[in-house]
Amino acid sequence: MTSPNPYAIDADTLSGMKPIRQVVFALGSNDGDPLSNLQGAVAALRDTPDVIVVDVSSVYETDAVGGPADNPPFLNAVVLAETTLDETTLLERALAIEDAYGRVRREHWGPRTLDVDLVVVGRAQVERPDLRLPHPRAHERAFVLVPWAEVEPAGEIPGHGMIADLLESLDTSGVRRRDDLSLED
Ligand SMILES: Nc1ncnc2c1ncn2[C@@H]1O[C@H](COP(=O)(O)OP(=O)(O)OP(=O)(O)O)[C@@H](O)[C@H]1O
Ligand SMILES: Nc1nc2c(c(=O)[nH]1)N=C(CO)CN2
Repeated sequence: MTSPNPYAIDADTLSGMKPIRQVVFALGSNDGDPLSNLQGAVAALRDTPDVIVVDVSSVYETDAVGGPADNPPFLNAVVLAETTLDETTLLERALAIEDAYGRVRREHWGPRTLDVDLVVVGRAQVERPDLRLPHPRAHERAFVLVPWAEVEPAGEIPGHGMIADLLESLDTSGVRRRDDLSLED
């Protein structure tokens, strides 16, 4: 007779375990002190229980897409993380981090102190009034895909394809890596 496996997980424990999924956050700021805003956002994500930050891209200075003609350039970056949190909790956390940095919602696509978008959460496909996943515009945004490709060259947007392929048909000339800036302490 074999003795019981001391490492065995019983069925109740197993059914209560939440899956670990990858989450990609896109950060952007073009108002106030953009570098400090992005640094604060990364620190806040690192401080989030049940979110493990796996990688942070370089900082990119990017020409503003849309918005008023005099919309200043943005600083953008991407954070890769792993999490057991569900997408609603992740959205709440992203919005709370935006609020903590004093974001004031003004003009559509106008200057903002901090934008924290959920780009993908695992392979989740969500169409709700308050949350769409994958982010509905990420696949056409060089300011998201260039930093993401830096930290995850094999990244994919479910329903849209590999980010490397998406980048081939995008103009990336308005996205400049700023190696003199860093989001790490
Ligand atoms: N994937 C997502 N990530 C973050 N917010 C989302 C997402 N899908 C829907 N939203 C909703 O979008 C709202 C944010 O709208 P907001 O005015 O910040 O858009 P924006 O950042 O100006 O533009 P864009 O959505 O094109 O980046 C949030 O309150 C949230 O409910
Ligand atoms: N370069 C750049 N342009 C934008 C950005 C952004 O983060 N970077 N965000 C927008 C709305 O979220 C609209 N336009």
